[in-house]
Amino acid sequence: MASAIEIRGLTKSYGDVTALDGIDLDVPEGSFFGLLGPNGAGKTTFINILVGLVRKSGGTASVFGYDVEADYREARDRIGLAPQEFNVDRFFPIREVLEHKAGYHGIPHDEARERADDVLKRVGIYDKRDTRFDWLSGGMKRRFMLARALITDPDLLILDEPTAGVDVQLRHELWETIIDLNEQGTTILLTTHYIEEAERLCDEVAILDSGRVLEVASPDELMDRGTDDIVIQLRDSPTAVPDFAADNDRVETVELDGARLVVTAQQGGLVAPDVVQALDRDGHEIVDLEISRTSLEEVFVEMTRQGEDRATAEVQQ
Ligand SMILES: Nc1ncnc2c1ncn2[C@@H]1O[C@H](COP(=O)(O)OP(=O)(O)OP(=O)(O)O)[C@@H](O)[C@H]1O
Repeated sequence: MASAIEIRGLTKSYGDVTALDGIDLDVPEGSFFGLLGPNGAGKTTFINILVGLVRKSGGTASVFGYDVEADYREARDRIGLAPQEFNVDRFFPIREVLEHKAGYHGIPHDEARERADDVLKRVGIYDKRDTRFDWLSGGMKRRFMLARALITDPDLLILDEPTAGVDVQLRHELWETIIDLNEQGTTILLTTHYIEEAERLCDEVAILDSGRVLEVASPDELMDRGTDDIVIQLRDSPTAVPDFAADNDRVETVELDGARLVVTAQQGGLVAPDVVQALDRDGHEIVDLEISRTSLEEVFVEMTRQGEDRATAEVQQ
């Protein structure tokens, strides 16, 4: 599949600070791609390079085959950006703000009005079209940021923390709008601190830490790397249970506390049937069984913590 974003050896330094330390990344066309990383990982720098707000120090970055610096105009016209900050002209009615934005991208006035109305309806704030940005509620402001990103009908939509500080209801509404866009073919690059958001929406995520890409994988693949707890409630309180770990490489620990048995294993869903069979063979009756999967959040925290350890070790060398 062609790449919407192709990055090779991308670096960026601000004085002594290395914000991006040689990044290679391909975001496939049509995908819903997440960029996750702790504060200061380099996500905003990465996005700002794509949209021409920051000049890279080295390497290459292209969007739909256009170099973000040499072919700035062609690359930029394909991107819609909803940034974290509300960098909006506050003194004009929001419909006018959208018309100006469209005009800046070369869209004729009549069409600009039509598009403005269309995107305002799409994000559900058309009835606020004559209101100034300042007078919108926090949630409406977030909706407006999405509308503004959509006004040029972009092939690549970049969403930097699109649901920061919005309530659960609106978060779900925004998700629906974004999923809809992706289903219609728009490539989405999403940064978020809500890991659940990435888990729900993204086909693939890149974990960025200290300016490096630690991993690119689907949320499911990442979660499979963590361990799951198989929690079993037994009718009796045995003094011993079968040695599950000896029979199955995926099993890491077994804890028995009265009638409660916890088997910690990789891919718990695959291990649970063997555990149940072994218990059954030994004559133990199971009252309840529950598998609690590792969350993407736990895997993420673990990976970025290892990144910190590596960085500390490098500094000490
Ligand atoms: N204009 C700048 N001048 C100097 N240093 C900067 C500048 N912009 C970013 N940095 C530094 O570059 C590093 C990466 O910052 P960046 O904002 O890209 O991270 P981030 O992943 O977007 O973080 P957050 O999740 O907090 O938004 C940080 O160490 C930051 O302090």
